[in-house]
Parts: sequence; C-alpha cells; structure tokens
Amino acid sequence: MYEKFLTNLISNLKYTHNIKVFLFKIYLILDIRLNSEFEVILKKVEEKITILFYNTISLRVQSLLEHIGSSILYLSSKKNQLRAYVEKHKIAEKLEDALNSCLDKLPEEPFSFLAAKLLELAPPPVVDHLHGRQILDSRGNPTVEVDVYCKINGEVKLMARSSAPSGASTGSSEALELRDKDEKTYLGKGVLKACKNVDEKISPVLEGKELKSLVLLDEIMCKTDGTELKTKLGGNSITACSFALATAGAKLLDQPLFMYLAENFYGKENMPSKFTLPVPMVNILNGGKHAGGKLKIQEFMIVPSKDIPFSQRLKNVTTVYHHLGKLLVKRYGVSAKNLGDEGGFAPLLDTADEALEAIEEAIKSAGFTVGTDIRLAMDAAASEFYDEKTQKYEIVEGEWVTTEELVDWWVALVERHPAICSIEDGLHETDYKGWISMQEKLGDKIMLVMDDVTTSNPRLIKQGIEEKWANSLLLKINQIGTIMEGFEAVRLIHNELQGNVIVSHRSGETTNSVIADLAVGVGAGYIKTGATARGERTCKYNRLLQIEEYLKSKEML
Ligand SMILES: C=C(OP(=O)(O)O)C(=O)O
Repeated sequence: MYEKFLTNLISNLKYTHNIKVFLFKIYLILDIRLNSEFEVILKKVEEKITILFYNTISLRVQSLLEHIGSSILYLSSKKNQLRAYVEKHKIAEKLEDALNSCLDKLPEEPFSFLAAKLLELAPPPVVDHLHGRQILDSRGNPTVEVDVYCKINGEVKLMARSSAPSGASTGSSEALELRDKDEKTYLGKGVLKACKNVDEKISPVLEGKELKSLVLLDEIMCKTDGTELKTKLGGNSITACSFALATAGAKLLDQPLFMYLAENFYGKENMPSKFTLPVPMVNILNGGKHAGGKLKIQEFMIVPSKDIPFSQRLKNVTTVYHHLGKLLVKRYGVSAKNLGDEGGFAPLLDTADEALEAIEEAIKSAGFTVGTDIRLAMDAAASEFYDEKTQKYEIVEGEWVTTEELVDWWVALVERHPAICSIEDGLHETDYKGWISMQEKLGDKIMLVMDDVTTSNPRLIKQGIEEKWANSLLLKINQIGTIMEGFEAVRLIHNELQGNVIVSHRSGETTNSVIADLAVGVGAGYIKTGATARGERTCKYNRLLQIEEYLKSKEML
C-alpha cells in the first residue's frame, strides 16, 4: 500500500517538481499513519525511494531524493507543529483531497527552506567525460562507439552509449570517415585514431556542459573540429558522440529520445502536440555495390500506404518480403534468397525490369494491390555506374548511355512501372544538368531524392534548392557529422522546398536506433532503414513500433 502511494508521489514530483507537496505528503504518511514506528519507517522509506529511483524516476529527481532522508529528519523536528495543523484541518482520513485543499494555507516554514536547500544540493547533471571504443559494424568493419559519462550529485555514471554507421556507396563530399590505414589491422579500416580523438580532443571540450541543449554540444564539436567535412576529428567520431549525447540528454531529462530531439529541433515553446510516424521505404532487393551481381541499380524498395497505422505498414511490407523470398527461390534457385548488405534479397538478375516485375508479382501474391497498397522506390546510386572520362552510364551491363538517354530511360521505366513513387540518386553526384532535366521531366510525378549529390550538407542542399536539382532529400547524419547539422538540412527541405525528407541508415550499421527517433522527432515523412530482416535493420523498425505505442497511449498521434 505504501509502496503504491510512494510511487504515485514520486511520479507526481517528476511532473510537478513540487517539493513542498512531496515532502508534506511523505511527512503525513510517516507522522499521521505510522507515528509509533517512526524510525523504522523512515529507514524503509529511504530504501524504497532508492529502489524506486532505479526503476522509475529521472536522475534529476534522484538528486533531490538522495537528500530526502535528512529532509524528513528535519521535518520530524517540526512534527508537533505540523500535527497540530493537520488535526486542526482534520486531514488524516482523506489524505489526498484534504492535502490539496489545505496546501495553500500551509505555513511556508520549513518547506520553502527545504525546497531551496534541496535544489541547491542538486546541481544539474553535467557531462563528465566521453570515451570512444572500436567496435564492429554489420559488415564486420570497425566503427566508433562512444560512452557518455555524467556527473550527478558528485557521482560519475555511465549515462548512454551509441555508435556511428558507415556507408559503402559514399558521396565524395561526405564528412571524413577517419580510418587508421594500418593494413596490418582490419585491412587498414581500424578506427583507433578516431576513438583517441573522442577521448583526448572531444571529451575535454564537453566536460562540465549540461545536456539540455544538444545543439550547443554539437556546435562545440563542430567548432573544435573547425572544418566542414570534419577532417580533423573524423566524422565517425563526431557522429558517434552526437548520437550518444542525444541519448544521454534524453535519459537525463527522462524523455523518450524522439521527444528530446523534437524539443531541440522545434524549441520547447513550439513543440507539436501530435507526432507522425514515418512511412518506411523498405529495401527488398539489392544490386550494385550492396550485392555484387550484374544488376546496376543498388536498391529496390517497397513503400506501404501512409493511410494505415505504422504497425500495419510494417506488417504489409514484411509479408511482401517473405513472398518475394519464396518467389525468387522458385524462379532462380535457393541462392536467390541470399541477402545483400541491407537485408534485401540479392538474386543474380540482369535488369531493373526483371527486379521490378518480380517485386510486383510478390506484392500481388501477398494479396495487395500494386500502386495503391504498396508502391515501389529505387536507389540507383548512379555515381557507382558512371564513367567520368566518357561521362556515360552503364545502366545495363555492357550498355553505356549518355545523361539525356539515362533521363529518358528513367521516364520510360516509370511509365512501364507506374507504381514507382521515388527514385534516389538517379544520376551521378555532379551531373547537375542531368538532375535538373530529370526534375523537369519527373519532378511533378514522383519523389526525386538527393543523396550523394547533397550528402546532407546544408550548403549543398541550398544550392540544390536554388538550382532545382530535385524535390526530396535523403538525410544521413554521418554524411555531415552532427544531428544539429541534420536539423538544418531538414528545415531547408521542409521550409524552403516544401519537399520530403527521408531519414536514412547506412549500408554498414550497428544496433542503435537513434535514426528512428530522429525521423519522428523532426517529422520526416519517410525512413529508409533496410529490409525488415537482420537485427541492425529491424531494431529501427522495432523502435518505431515502441514509439507508435507510446504516442497512442498519450493520444499524441
Ligand atoms: C544507404 C545507402 O547506402 P550507403 O550507406 O552504402 O551509402 C544509400 O546509398 O542510400
């Protein structure tokens, strides 16, 4: 009974931060109900508070609670005064109601003194230090993981941990992925230098900083590096820090991560009362650099209707994924269900039409309508099949086409497969004339998505908007470095282009799910995070299921 009451009190405090109410309620429990066993109960309460903290409450509140024992003792010295008050007002029976009605009349002493004392004893938690560690990503390559330690009430605690992803088909203007280049370890791909930068260069400049504003922390890291592409400290170290700091900030403020990111994105006063969940663009069939066959186009994706709840979107695309697996095995043999880097199937197909037809058939055999229930999307990663010398594209093995021919090829492909709703990186990253021509021909029909051409870099995005390269943006935080810079990219696309943002994973991933929270936090229309298979991909989808449930329970969807 007391446990339940205490839990209520503590969660009450969490929202109201009304120490006066809280302490007075505790006093009432101790003094009115359990007067005879005061000392025993006092101990019990202290114990319970400690246990409850570890299960239910935020650290900021903890720092207050850690002093509650001595506060109760102080209160106990005033108990006669309080008891007289309570008796006078006859509040022993209906504790809750009576308390509310008499609080205003309560003498200020000793509560205001205690409140001030407790707050003074509870300085805001700050960053103590960061530690970088070399771990493995989903391709078995080293990447940077960062631990954030905070100082709370004088004690140093591990608060959060996160890591950087890594791309394979990278744009040439991406933030530097700092690798050791020592061929003897991990074939030169080690990231020990980047980890050292976290410990020795980033950690000292963040020490003592509060975690309320991620933007400020990211800004400090950007300034410390001082280069656009993070060539001094490494984009991989900075991204891992930015992800870990956001995770730590959310934990300290006892907020879901998406909410913490939203507060940093919109500002506390402009927070939306409702959130939306992104439509997943689900990788289902792989080609290009992520698979290794003749198929030039890197990713074929399916896109469920946005008019159904997220959990149903996920169920529908996963059903199609399994149907496609069966169909490919039947048609091409068991090796056709081998998986590419992002979890999509990697059958040895030759052309985009072959891939699209197989997917369309799988959608139908799963009982859905192509184009209404499920649409199609592609990431061409065209820079990977472009020859800079001849300025031609090898869209089908052995067949080279010019920019104009490729744009016409795309237009014809969309005509043959009207369920296509999005094409990413349809042209090489500097073939700006090609981009503009494709936007003119297809921009009012489908999403044309800038990835390698803009590399999530606000400067390039501004140029892309001005020159009308395309109508949508792929956002990969590690292309630019920090979440703060990602916020700027989203603002540009939403406010100046009225376009769509697709928050994206990388082909080399870890099992952190920060991008799922990011997509919800900034109100991105879409998320691209691979197949609905393999742990490093499904952890993002699973996180979105958790967020959906949370938002529903709070009526914020
Ligand atoms: C996710 C992608 O792959 P990578 O991470 O290899 O760039 C992509 O090209 O959109």
